[in-house]
Amino acid sequence: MESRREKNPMTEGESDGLIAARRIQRLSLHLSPSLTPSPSLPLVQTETCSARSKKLDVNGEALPLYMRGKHIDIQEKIFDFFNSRPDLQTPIEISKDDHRELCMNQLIGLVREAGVRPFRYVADDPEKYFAIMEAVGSVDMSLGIKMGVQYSLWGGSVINLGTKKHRDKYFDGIDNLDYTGCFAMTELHHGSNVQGLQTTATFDPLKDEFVIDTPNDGAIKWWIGNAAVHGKFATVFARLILPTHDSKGVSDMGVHAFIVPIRDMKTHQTLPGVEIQDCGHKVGLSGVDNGALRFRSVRIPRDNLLNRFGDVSRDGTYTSSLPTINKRFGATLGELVGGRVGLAYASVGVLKISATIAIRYSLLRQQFGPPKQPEVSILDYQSQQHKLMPMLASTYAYHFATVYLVEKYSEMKKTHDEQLVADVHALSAGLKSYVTSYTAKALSVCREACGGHGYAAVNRFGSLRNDHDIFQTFEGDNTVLLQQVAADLLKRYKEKFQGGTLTVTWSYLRESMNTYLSQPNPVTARWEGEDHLRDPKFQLDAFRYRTSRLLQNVAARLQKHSKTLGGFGAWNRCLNHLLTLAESHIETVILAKFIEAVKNCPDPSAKAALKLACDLYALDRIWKDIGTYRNVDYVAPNKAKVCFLV
Ligand SMILES: Cc1cc2nc3c(=O)[nH]c(=O)nc-3n(C[C@H](O)[C@H](O)[C@H](O)COP(=O)(O)OP(=O)(O)OC[C@H]3O[C@@H](n4cnc5c(N)ncnc54)[C@H](O)[C@@H]3O)c2cc1C
Repeated sequence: MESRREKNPMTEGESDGLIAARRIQRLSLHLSPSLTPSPSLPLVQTETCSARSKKLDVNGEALPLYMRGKHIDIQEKIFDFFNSRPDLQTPIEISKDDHRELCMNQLIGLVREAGVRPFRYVADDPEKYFAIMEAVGSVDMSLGIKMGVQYSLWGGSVINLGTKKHRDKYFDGIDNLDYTGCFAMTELHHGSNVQGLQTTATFDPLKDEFVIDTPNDGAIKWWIGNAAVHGKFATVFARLILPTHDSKGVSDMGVHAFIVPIRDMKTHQTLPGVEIQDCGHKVGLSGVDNGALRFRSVRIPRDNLLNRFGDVSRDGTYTSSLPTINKRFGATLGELVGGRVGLAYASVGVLKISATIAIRYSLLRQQFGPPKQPEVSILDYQSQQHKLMPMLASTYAYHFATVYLVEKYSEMKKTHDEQLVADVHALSAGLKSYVTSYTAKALSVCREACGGHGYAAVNRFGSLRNDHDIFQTFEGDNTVLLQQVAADLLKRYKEKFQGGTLTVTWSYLRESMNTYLSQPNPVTARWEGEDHLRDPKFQLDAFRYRTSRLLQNVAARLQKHSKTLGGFGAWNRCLNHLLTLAESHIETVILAKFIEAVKNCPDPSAKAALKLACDLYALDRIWKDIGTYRNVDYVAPNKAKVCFLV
């Protein structure tokens, strides 16, 4: 799907059919060099590296079917709709204001004309919702994010943090876009530290209303998507303030969520007491209207408290099934992980697009060659392969890992199982941060791998890079989220020694901790046969060993430092170690899911192709961290060398 309308200098002058045929032929030659190229296609046939690799005849239908599974139809419907509507495709040159309008019209077109209703799947079929998001994001990432704000953040907060009365009142309007809305959590002074929010919602028992206030400039809601132009409502996160029963003081019940109308339903004018400013030009996502919100004694009915985890009765009494502010806060944030799951999934979508563009171009582009012979494809250069092939393998790896995350998330929404909630929370934090950081770097590698033509706006790396960059920050800053993964691992590690149980994703720790406690085996450390290196058991053991070692060491360091520095200081002293631990754990989960996906693939040729990609992912990761493995003699020098060569 090419939504950016402009001629592509990489392929100018060629028909789409010819370009496609050339690509397929070149790809086939790389896989099976015995094929002769068609004389009608201008193709140079010096395939230096491919000639020495093993050839696979991959079933071109079975592999995509296995990857995209049951959601191909809805994704194709979305692509067909936008392909049939050039007026809804985003041009290269577009002003901020026009892009915002276009983005709203794209969303309206999707919902009201194409009849795709994402909100219906947010709660009941999240797998389908995320497939829609991936497809929509590939049309224009601004549209993907606009859709996410409307349905996952604004809509998701209403149905997940509210109760039946909220669902009954708001569902249809959110679904059909009559009730456009925002998710107003972040403030100027507090983004990551949500518990530090300062906006207040004070209960007025005389009028049975909450009064929403922005107490100072630092409490202005900032960066709020859909606020600058289109939103009619906002879910506002504010401290719930209740008068004490003797009416002499107040109690701060912590952060809660409230539905606050911000614009008139008919005139679209800003409502009294609400001030809205535009956050202005951004580095990317210019189709999303981010704004700032200030509240001056804005009154809302008591019913507008999203009261699933805490409620206020007519006389001002607070009730909750959860005993503490921290537990209520945890439950509230726990319900919002859907946004994070969506970002991880969408980020893999961006990686798929950019890796595909870079690899296809590298097959076609020719530079230099042996004397008096045709120039070679740039993908034949070892350096180009090292840039792009581990990336391709990682793309497959992250695809299967995020599919797994979405499955677990869907299961969690159905069962509300407590352990699963904790699992999904940590897994979504880890995968969101790991994958979005990887994709952000990969986008630069892809641009560079395509040379000067990679810099042409029409070839998309610029917009993809700018639009995607913020994925590393919103829905939780990556560095902050990785710490949550590390904290979760440490908690489970402690529980393990107290005889607690480990949930599925973490159960490997039990076994590998025991392995870790014994020294690495000096014999297997030297094994370098291909069968051994490609054995999933060796690969997974290596990943698990590294995570267990990091966990054991950082736990000991934290204990030591906390005696002198206190908990906060000790954590900060070990911060980089903790981040490495979290990444190592996430890589372990990713590899385990990839191995499982290879095993379950029904088509033999697709399975063989995936196995190659899986081996490349595993060995590349081991090689990248070879210092760690060498330091403890887990891998002997001869084996380290072979890991690199394989
Ligand atoms: C385009 C865009 C759209 C957005 N949309 C919305 C929206 O619709 N609704 C909404 O509520 N919010 C939205 N946000 C806000 C976004 O969620 C926050 O920017 C994000 O949560 C990070 O908070 P912050 O900006 O305050 O960063 P900070 O928390 O100030 O982080 C700054 C730096 O400090 C580091 N840091 C912070 N704490 C720690 C720590 N404990 N340990 C180590 N390092 C740390 C971070 O790693 C980061 O590098 C949006 C932001 C943008 C840019």
